Amino acid sequence: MAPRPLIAGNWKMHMTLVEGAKLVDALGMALAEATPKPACDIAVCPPFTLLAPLSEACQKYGFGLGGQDCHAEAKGAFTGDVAAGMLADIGCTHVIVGHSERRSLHEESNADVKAKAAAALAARLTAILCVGETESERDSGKAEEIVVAQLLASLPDGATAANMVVAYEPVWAIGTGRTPTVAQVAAMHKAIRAALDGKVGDPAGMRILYGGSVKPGNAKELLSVENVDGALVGGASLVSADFWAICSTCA
Ligand SMILES: O=C(CO)COP(=O)(O)O
Repeated sequence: MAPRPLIAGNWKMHMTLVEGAKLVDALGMALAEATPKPACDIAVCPPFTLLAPLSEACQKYGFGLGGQDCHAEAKGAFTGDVAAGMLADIGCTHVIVGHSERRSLHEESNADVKAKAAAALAARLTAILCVGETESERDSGKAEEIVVAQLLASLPDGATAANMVVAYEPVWAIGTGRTPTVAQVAAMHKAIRAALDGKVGDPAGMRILYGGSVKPGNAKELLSVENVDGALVGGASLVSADFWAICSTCA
């Protein structure tokens, strides 16, 4: 049986406290009024500053709450960093690790991502482990090989369907309005699923999200692809009606 989808919003470096609270409340109201309820789990990943203040509302509405990054160490002299345990302490359920913006702008290696994912698991958070190819890698015709290698090098020990989610985000599709074809998404998710076999607990049950320019207009098509078990949504997660419309495509 396919896993229950997860629709997660990555707010990136957006939203004030007032805006974020309004957005979560709007989603909570939409969920309360919906009949039937969308057949998916919903999570939001606001910036660090909003995690604690939004924690209670997310819990009330049954939304997951995720950080966008964490440090690999549990504590120490790491000015500006936040430990996975600190996220768990204020009510987070998830943390994104290895987002391409962290990999490129902060030069995070697969080894760094693996250590962060391991820290997330140790803190009993669900790690949302991101992988994806660049445009030139896609053009090389080796996208699947490259993404699978990235995944295997970033995979922490002890990952299972219960504590980890993979997010496939082609770098060239992020914030560009461009998406891979259904055939490209299907081939990549199939390759990721195959690569998980023997490497994680319950590989068939591990959710593999698609991310990169997911919008209300293309969500249904992308989410209906085999082995696509949800979405990691950037820009469209900042507008409650759009994010809700994406969640609502899960019937
Ligand atoms: O990076 C993303 C989610 O993590 C995708 O961003 P967009 O949905 O804005 O393309």
